[in-house]
Amino acid sequence: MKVHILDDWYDSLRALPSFQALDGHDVTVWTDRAPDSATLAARFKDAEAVVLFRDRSAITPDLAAALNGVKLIAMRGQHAHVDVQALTREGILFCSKMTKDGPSTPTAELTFGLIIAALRYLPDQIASARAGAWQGDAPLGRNVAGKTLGLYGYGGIARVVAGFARAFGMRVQLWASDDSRARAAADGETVPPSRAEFFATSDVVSVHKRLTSDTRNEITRADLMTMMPGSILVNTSRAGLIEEGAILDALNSGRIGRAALDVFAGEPISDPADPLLSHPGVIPTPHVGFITEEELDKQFGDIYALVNAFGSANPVDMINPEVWTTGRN
Ligand SMILES: NC(=O)C1=CN([C@@H]2O[C@H](COP(=O)(O)OP(=O)(O)OC[C@H]3O[C@@H](n4cnc5c(N)ncnc54)[C@H](OP(=O)(O)O)[C@@H]3O)[C@@H](O)[C@H]2O)C=CC1
Ligand SMILES: O=C(O)C(=O)CO
Repeated sequence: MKVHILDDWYDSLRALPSFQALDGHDVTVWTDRAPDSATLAARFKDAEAVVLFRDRSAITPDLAAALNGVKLIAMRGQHAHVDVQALTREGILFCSKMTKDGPSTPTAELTFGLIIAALRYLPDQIASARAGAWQGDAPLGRNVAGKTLGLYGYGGIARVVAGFARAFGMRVQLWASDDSRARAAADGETVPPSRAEFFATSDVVSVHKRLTSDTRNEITRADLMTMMPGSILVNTSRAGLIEEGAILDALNSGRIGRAALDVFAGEPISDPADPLLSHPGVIPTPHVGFITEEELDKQFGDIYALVNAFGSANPVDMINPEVWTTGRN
């Protein structure tokens, strides 16, 4: 098959064992980011299968209608950028491997690394050592043990982070939807009596929700302004969960001390002067929560297997609905 892969591709993915599964296919990799629909339509004139690396290039109804030869679009993770109904109308099978079978552990590991980096001011310490100032004027770090971690959301990643936090001697509390709070309380988790108290009593707030039209801007400027002075905000979920501009305001007012962010509005950002990316109170990573050799080999191995099955069998028979989303956003 003619297979096209796009969005945020790392060339090192070719060296992973999973890539061999595509031997025998005619594979084209596009390394630019989020091209427009007209470019994509021209590009996919001959494509039969398209692999999306992550939620970047929007698949609009117009683009879906222009994808004459495409039979399969496969990806992993969130797919709010794909009009699945339009693809279905055009007879194109869309499959997304769901996050719940996915990268909870590596993303939780990065989250916890960011928590430690923020509490111990690691970027400041590294800069100080590199500048020849040795300990210099970098701020004093703070203990991880004994701090209260507030998890916002009670899904797969939040639960793994909770386990890491407890192993480090942190106290864990959480805030989430009504249903999740009830589930968490039944599981013996600490749930403060109000949202305001959650924000006001967490030394670190770490965000772990999905971004949907209902959850966009769910964390408001007022929430951040309720946080403890000098506290830490970590977001490895999606930037759109937090009101735009609120993080900068909270940092500039000293309300929060550090924001450790793996996700940004308008990412990928190539302007080093971007106000959030370049702010001294921000510890940025370029959306790499789930980017590890092992994780990508597993995730892409499944996608390539799906591409192969599509060429040889009735793919619908091999799609496990516990693992793949095929028809809804
Ligand atoms: N940085 C990275 O590289 C990665 C980031 N992520 C992101 O991390 C976040 C958390 O992921 P993960 O823990 O796996 O997510 P889950 O699927 O476990 O869901 C997390 C929370 O999102 C809410 N949620 C779940 N399903 C829905 C739905 N259908 N509609 C609306 N809200 C829903 C719930 O919130 P509540 O508890 O309040 O009910 C749930 O607890 C996501 O935004 C994900 O995209 C994931 C992997 C890698
Ligand atoms: O799976 C996700 O939600 C990710 O952030 C990776 O793109």
